[in-house]
Amino acid sequence: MNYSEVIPVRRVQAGAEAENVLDLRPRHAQATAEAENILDVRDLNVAFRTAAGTVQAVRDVSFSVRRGETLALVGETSSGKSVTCLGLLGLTPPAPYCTISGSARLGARDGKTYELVGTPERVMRQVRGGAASVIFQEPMTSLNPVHTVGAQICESLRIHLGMNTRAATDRAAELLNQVGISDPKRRLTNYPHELSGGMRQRVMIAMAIACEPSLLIADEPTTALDVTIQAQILELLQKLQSQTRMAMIYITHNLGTVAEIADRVMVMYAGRIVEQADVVELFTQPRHPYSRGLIHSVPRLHSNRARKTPLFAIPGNVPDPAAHPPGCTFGPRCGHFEPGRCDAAVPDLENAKPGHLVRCVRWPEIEGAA
Ligand SMILES: Nc1ncnc2c1ncn2[C@@H]1O[C@H](COP(=O)(O)OP(=O)(O)OP(=O)(O)O)[C@@H](O)[C@H]1O
Repeated sequence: MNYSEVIPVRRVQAGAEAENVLDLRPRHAQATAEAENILDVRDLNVAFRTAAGTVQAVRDVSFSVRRGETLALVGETSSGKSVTCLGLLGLTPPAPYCTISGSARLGARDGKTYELVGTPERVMRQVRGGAASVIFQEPMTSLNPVHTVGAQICESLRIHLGMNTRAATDRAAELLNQVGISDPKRRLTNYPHELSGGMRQRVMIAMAIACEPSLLIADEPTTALDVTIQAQILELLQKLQSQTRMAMIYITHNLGTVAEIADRVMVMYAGRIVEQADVVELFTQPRHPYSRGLIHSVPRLHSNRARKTPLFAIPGNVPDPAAHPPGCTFGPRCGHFEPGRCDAAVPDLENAKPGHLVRCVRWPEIEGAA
């Protein structure tokens, strides 16, 4: 199968009809070639203590993100994408309800380096909204409904940059202008409920970039928006990223969005990385059966309808994190499962080629057969 054909990406161009295309341009090739790592994560593990026992949500996750680069995190629900990022930002419950181990070094613009794992909350409060920012799916849950958007943006500028009220208000208006909100001075006096969903997400983005973070984490930021607004928000994030050269981690279920925005992709399953590669490489030569299944699951507008083929779905469900099967956790759902081999031990994450990691003992045979 030519995997690159199956991703319908809606690229909305001014004056042109929306079309389903796979847009896999090497967007930041120049940036990534020259850039240093902004975030280096090594052996990250996150476990929750629950009434039903320990839930090991993230297991031995290692990755890095370079300046100006977008790393997309994909995988079915419960694969550990959000917990990986919440753990990095110290937004998981405190010990003993949640334990985090490993290391994560973040480089800030002022040359400082922060270790994010095991760092006191007092320091993490400086990091969040300073060197690293996050935007979530539903801005209404992140914005405070009883304060104007101006007050909320200004608070961040005062805390992190020590600005006085007047300077913070001017900068807040500039930021709203930068994220495409017209009449920014008036909008500063609005409460969140007075803005549309798209505008609220723009306000969240303005707050997130206010202190020029070196890393922005976007956790499904367009899922709650309609498609034209989604396209505008993606475009805005790309524009801001090329202006500020921040590194970005983008969490999504939408492979069309990944094709549009990512430089590299990390596929997670049951808390582990199962594949990691450059975006073009991942879509054209996915090596893990799970990545292949995810890409195959994307509805194909033309061929599914014309050939009346049923939509493909990966059989079965993500395993209960408290009761993983032995060996490869994807084994029970995998069409290539080989007893005695796939269930013997958790496969290593190995280099299929430079920059392309895969966690499957059978990938060379599967690729040869395909
Ligand atoms: N506070 C918590 N206490 C216990 N378990 C949790 C907690 N937060 C997350 N988990 C568990 O951690 C696992 C990973 O969750 P996570 O939210 O990272 O998944 P995800 O890949 O982001 O899924 P989705 O795409 O649905 O957001 C899940 O099994 C989830 O139930």
